[in-house]
This record gives sequence, structure tokens and C-alpha cells, in this order.
Amino acid sequence: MAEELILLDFWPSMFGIRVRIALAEKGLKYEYRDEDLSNKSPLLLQMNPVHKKIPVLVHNGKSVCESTIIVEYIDEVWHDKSPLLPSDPYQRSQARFWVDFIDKKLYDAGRRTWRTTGEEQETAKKEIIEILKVLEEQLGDKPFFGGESLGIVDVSLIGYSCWFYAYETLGNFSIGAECPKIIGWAERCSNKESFSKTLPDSKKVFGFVQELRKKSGLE
Ligand SMILES: N[C@@H](CCC(=O)N[C@@H](CSO)C(=O)NCC(=O)O)C(=O)O
Repeated sequence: MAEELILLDFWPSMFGIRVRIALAEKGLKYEYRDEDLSNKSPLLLQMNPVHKKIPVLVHNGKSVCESTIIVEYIDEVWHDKSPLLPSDPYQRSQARFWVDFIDKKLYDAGRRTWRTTGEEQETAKKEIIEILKVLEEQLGDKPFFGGESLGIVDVSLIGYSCWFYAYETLGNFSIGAECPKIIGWAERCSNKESFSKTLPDSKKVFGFVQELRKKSGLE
């Protein structure tokens, strides 16, 4: 039986981007369905009844939810190409730690950068820089977080890079000035086809954020 893969996603989602990159790294063909999150499809509600969020991967009719769980699922099922997790258990634990760090810290700080103004926005902006500096320290002199080749941490972080322009423009700061190694890393990632053909344009993401701000009365 041919593998049926459907990805329920939303184009600017840094969580959905992870899954798209993992699928591309494995060379997998899938049906991409962009959700209107203000009017969720019956399939999304059926396939992710608990969180009702994207991304959801539907594999031969069975759903896998939560981006990091989906990426690990893809890595396990299609383990013969482009491994995303290390084979050593300790190294896997360390990779999972940094994915957890990104999920616990970056999303919320980034969200507050565009959803707030004044002091609150200043605080959020400083948090983003602190978080990226910690990640810069972890990256060190390696080309990728996964070492010589990209891994699950690279896949988990890179989706934020297309939001950097929005964060910088609204927060009036330069991530490149504060965290040059992170920008260098993002450029190396974007040289890989699985990333370059997946990452949405930063200016398009900024336009989307401006729409959200208008809807929230911030602009
Ligand atoms: N922990 C989850 C987060 C997914 C998520 O927030 N998805 C958002 C869109 S991206 O910001 C979503 O589906 N929002 C719809 C809603 O909240 O109703 C994951 O890693 O997959």
C-alpha cells in the first residue's frame, strides 16, 4: 500500500515549518493542506480533537500531533535517510533538551515582541536576545546544532528565523548585531534545499504579523 501523508498546517507557523523540513529531509511526498485557523476544517478537529491545533500529520489515516512528536515520528518511521536525532541515547537526551528549551522560551518571548508595546515589548526583546545568546553558546563553532550535519535542534529552531525580521522591525533591534553566530547558522541552513524551499519569506511573515496587530488594535 502506498504511504498516504497529509499535513494539516498553516504557512507561517514555526511549528509547521519543522514538520515540512523533516518531510523534505526524508524526501517524502505529502499532501499539504493550509488551515484557516479561524475556521478549522472538520479533518483538523477530527484528527486533533484535544488541542485542535496545527501541525497534524495524517499517516495512512492515523494522526500524529505536536510538532516535535511529529518530527521524531518521521525520523523513526523513515530512519534510513537523513537521521535527525543522534543514535547515542545521551546525545538524544541533549538534543531533546534544547528542543524543549526553544519551545519553553522562544515562542512566548517572540509572541510578546509583536503583541505588546512599551516596557513589555522591551522586556520581550531582551528575552529574545538572551535566549538566542544561550543558543549561540550551545552552537559554539559547530556549523549546525547537530554538528557537521543538521539535526532536530536545527529543524526546531529554523522556523523562527523567518520571524526574525518581524521581531526586529517591531522591536527596533538587530539580531545580527546581538547574535551574529545565529544569523550565520540560519544562512547555512537556508543554503540547504530542504530549508530554502520550505521557509516562508520573512517580509510575507511580517505582513501577516501586521495584519494580526491590526486585528488586535495594535496598529
Ligand atoms: N505545541 C504545539 C503548538 C502548535 C501551535 O501553537 N499551533 C498554532 C499555530 S502556530 O502558532 C495553532 O494551531 N493555533 C490554533 C489555535 O490555537 O486555535 C506544536 O508544537 O505543534
